[in-house]
Amino acid sequence: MTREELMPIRDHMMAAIMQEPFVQGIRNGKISQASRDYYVAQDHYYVDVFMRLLDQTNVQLPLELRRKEMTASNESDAHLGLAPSEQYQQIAVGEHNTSYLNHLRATVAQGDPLASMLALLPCTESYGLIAQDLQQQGVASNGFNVWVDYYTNQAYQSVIDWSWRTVDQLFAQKQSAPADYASIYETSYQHELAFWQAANQ
Ligand SMILES: Cc1ncc(CN)c(N)n1
Repeated sequence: MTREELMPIRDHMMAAIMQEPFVQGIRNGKISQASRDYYVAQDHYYVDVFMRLLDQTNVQLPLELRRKEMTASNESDAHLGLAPSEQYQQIAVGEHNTSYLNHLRATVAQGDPLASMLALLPCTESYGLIAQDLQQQGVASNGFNVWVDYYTNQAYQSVIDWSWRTVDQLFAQKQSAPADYASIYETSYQHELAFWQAANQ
């Protein structure tokens, strides 16, 4: 398998994600306070677990492919850009969130670094693509541009580049293909879409 075989999945899922009202709302400034509170509550929890899974994945990689400064990323700045109210701290973790994280946990627990990387990739990659697309469309200076700036930033984009380079190398080293890598990657993308859908409160 190669990266190119996954691109149709990515393109199809990204087209759906870009239509989501919350995503378009980041561009045009039209997202209710309740939706922003709900999204930030879910994402605050999600990012915390995700970063731990990324650390575990990094350790599964051969030494020469590991990333050194893994914990440098902090998405609270992006969250603050969406101006949540204090209410967000009272919001419980949603089922869509638990279900996404369970998919990631179960995949990383298999201990196959390629499967782990492909489960985590839609998370990192889709936000980079969303932010680049919104920037090209032109984001109103509504404060939400801070969110776009965070994910178009070189520091964030470099994690995406590293992820794909690593996946390319792991594919090249693989003799056989025991796991259904395309479906692991696609399932994460479906959870990404569900995450945006759930944010419409
Ligand atoms: C659900 C989700 N997916 C992706 C990202 C970007 N790291 C995020 N913050 N939250």
